[in-house]
Amino acid sequence: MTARGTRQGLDAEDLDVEEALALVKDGNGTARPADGRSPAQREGGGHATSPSSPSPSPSSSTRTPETAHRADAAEHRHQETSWPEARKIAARAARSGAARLAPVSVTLGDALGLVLAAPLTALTDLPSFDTSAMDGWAVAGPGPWHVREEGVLAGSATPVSLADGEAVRIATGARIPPDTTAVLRSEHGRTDDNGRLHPTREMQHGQDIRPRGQECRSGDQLLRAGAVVTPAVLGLAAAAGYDTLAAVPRPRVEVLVLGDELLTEGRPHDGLIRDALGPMLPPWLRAMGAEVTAVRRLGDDAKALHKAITASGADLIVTTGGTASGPVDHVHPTLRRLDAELLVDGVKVRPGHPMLLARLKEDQHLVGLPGNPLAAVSGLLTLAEPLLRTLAARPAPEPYALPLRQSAHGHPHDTRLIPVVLRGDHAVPLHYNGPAMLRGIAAADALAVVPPGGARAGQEAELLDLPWATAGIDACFT
Ligand SMILES: Nc1nc2c(c(=O)[nH]1)N[C@H]1C(S)=C(S)[C@@H](COP(=O)(O)OP(=O)(O)OC[C@H]3O[C@@H](n4cnc5c(N)ncnc54)[C@H](O)[C@@H]3O)O[C@H]1N2
Ligand code: MOO
Repeated sequence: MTARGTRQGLDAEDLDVEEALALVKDGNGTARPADGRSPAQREGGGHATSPSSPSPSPSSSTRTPETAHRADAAEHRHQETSWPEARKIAARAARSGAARLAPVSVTLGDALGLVLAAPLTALTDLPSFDTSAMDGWAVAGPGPWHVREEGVLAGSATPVSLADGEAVRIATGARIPPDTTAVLRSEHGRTDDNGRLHPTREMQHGQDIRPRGQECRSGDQLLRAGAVVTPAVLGLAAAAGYDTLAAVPRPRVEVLVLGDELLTEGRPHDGLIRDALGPMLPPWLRAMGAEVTAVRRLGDDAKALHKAITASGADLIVTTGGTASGPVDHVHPTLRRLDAELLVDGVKVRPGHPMLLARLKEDQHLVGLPGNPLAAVSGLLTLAEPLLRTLAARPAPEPYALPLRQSAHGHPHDTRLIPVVLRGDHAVPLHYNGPAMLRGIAAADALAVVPPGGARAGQEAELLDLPWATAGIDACFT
């Protein structure tokens, strides 16, 4: 953890002022490591591959502590990836051949939310037999009809064929007797004193009969590969004869929560705080289509982190905290030790700019989320979401934008993500959107993407939906 922790009491505007002042002082807006050196320089040895080559530093003879600060900060800023590019890199990382997940066969009960790995092809005609669309009588020829005494055809009863002038009671969904010409609804028939059935309105040939194969023939493609399995898809698959589906499995994610200061119960005390990310991330990751295989609390222990990463068989490891350059921020040095390839090392986004994405193996990635809780949300949506979505073969959501009800302060150089509620056709920015705060996001419907420089009232801002805001809490946490 770092010693930077006094911002919690400030609201969004205070933060912007504070940040702007820091930028003026600093000259480039980069949060500087405590010792003024970039993480790459501080940690030395066994280097993880950096996403872009750093610009040359001033030579040691001209390098005063102050110029070194500026040069290193500028250098690290230079390496930071733009927010849109970071999302693209994360999606691309999951597209490489080795990262792709092999399709699995899953029961219908386990398939909700997965993506079909093969087209859904009808295993039967639907309906699979001629069936009555209404409760009434199956009739043959024009009325009046003699009604057979055999009771009501319902369920799977095997019907006997009708002779011209005959009718039989029938229930919705029952098999139509051979030679039936129409179904007369119960409310459209009248029985006379001789027990003969008369239609009370004109009938069409074939009326209220659902012919076999009306919806599909066996072998017809009902849905393409890549379709998301919704409750409706489960129903269709069952109707079409499926017990299991070929689907892309959920990517397996392991969450490693770092920080010695974290409590798992009770109230904060003695400089210790509650772990907010352990409870928040697993259901959020599940809502993004992942299977969370483990949540481990490792403290600030570099050895434990190294061991947990090397022992993990997950497709994606998500770490929380330890991404910055404090004395106990172990993520960068551990990635270097593992010879991981840093695909993204810092993103031009607030909050959350120290977030990172590394490739550990051809088929295993690591997303390092910053420890500040809203910064972690930002990292989750910027890096983990595109990666998991692509691994799970889910389609990208249609981008959408709404005008902002009030102006939103921007960062001079970075994108800002701000919790908003959606009211009518506007997005209303929420307070309590500082990096260490969850109060805004907990009340939010979406995050607004505010471009560098900010957005005026009425200006459209791209919105990132929160999975529960539109789908309802039960629908998305499958
Ligand atoms: N010298 C620098 N210091 C910091 C920089 C920087 O660039 N140079 N960046 C700042 C920014 S921005 C962020 S964001 C944080 C990111 O820090 P870390 O990822 O290293 O996270 P920690 O230092 O471990 O923790 C930061 C903060 O968050 C609290 N935290 C951590 N884990 C949890 C959790 N599971 N639940 C609730 N709160 C958590 C932790 O106690 C700290 O208060 O670094 C800045 N510093
Ligand atoms: O500003 Mo950090 O990026 O607090 O999240």
